Amino acid sequence: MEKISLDAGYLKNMIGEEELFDWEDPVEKAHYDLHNEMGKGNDFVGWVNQPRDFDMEELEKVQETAKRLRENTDIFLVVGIGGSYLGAKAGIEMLTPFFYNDSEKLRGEGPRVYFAGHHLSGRYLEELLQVLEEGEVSINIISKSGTTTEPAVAFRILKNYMENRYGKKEAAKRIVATTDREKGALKELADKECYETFIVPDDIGGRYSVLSPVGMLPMAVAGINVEDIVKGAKDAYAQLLEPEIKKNPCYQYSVYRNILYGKGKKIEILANFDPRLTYFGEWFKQLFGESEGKEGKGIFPATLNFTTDLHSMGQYIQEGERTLFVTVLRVEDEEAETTIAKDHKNLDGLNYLTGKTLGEINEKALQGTLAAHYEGEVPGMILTLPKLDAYYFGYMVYFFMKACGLSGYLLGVNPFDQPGVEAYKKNMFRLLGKPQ
Ligand SMILES: O=P(O)(O)OC[C@H]1O[C@](O)(CO)[C@@H](O)[C@@H]1O
Repeated sequence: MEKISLDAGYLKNMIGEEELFDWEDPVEKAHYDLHNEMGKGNDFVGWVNQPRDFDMEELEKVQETAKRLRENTDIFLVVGIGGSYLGAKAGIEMLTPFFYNDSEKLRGEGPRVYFAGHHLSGRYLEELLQVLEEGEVSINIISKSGTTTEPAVAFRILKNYMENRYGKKEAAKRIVATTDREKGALKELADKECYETFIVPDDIGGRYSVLSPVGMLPMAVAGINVEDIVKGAKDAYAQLLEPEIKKNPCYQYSVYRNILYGKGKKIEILANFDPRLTYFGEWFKQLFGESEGKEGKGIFPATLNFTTDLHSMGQYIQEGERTLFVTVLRVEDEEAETTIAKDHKNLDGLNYLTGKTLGEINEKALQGTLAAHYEGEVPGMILTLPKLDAYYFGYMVYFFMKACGLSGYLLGVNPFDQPGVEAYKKNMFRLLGKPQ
């Protein structure tokens, strides 16, 4: 299988080649710390060796449950927030057809898949409850702590709905809980109601949990080949094991980010030219935002969808504050063949594109954009994926998690905690009168 490759050509006017190698010692140390559980937050690095030691027995159980749910479900609900839903959402958006939920033909045997518990919109839930009437429903509630307000509130409403509709016993068969091995309100509730449960490993935090049942069960229910995801992650693990920067594109990416940060580039835009990657960007934002944004430090991770956002944010990127750099996710083969046909009247003036695929036009847009940004002092990197499939999803997920863990260590923070997230919760609970 072809690897994901990194092209740093659009960094040349900002970073000299030798600068990368000034980071050899810190990278070696960060690599050692990650792999030997010696760094900050070392009780949450279970994801580092997860692909190598992958629990295939558990994956089989995930696949069996997914098969059972696919057989009796028209509408599958994934209830969770942050790391408890973004990985599955990213995978499903990337790997199922664009119009999966709208088209029976494209969906095949699979259920429609919707998400809930990732915000506090009452209107959303009310409309969702109406949609649920259109078919047989199953739910996967995912919360490691089991106490996060947004999914807990949504689940209380949805559990009521399920019990009223199916009765307690049948509802319990249609609800699967993914949560902590032994503690938390959801674990207690799941045990009491006899829900089938899957475990979020103790040593893996939410945003690093895609390869656990947190991500794998919803993706398997959506018909995605989760074994291929594991294969991709395993290959990424093996190929990104090299501590030497020169041999490891993942570490090169981490180091370049930190060099750029040191030169005043405080915002990273993860840009894609393929809308299948939109939610991968959301997953990336959480991964890097919660991992690095602390102690008054950290690159602000943003994402944009090109070429769409070139028509809204393109102006800012080209001529606004010079604090940005762009990392482009480039898909080599979008596997679509439609070409532009010749039009004899040529009223739209597009005959110069005759015979070209949209992919070819998109590629020129990508190269043209990066060159323009470079001239506008917005450095860029290109990460090329041969194509978008389950294998490369697994590969990419591991690539970015490793890049993030390493980058956090290079920055000197604990990339595995998120103490700042508690601040809004404390205020909200006080305002709502939650008992201590
Ligand atoms: O799985 P849980 O415990 O509901 O947490 C969901 C998300 O909320 C956070 O804890 C932030 O509040 C994230 O780190 C996490 O991914």
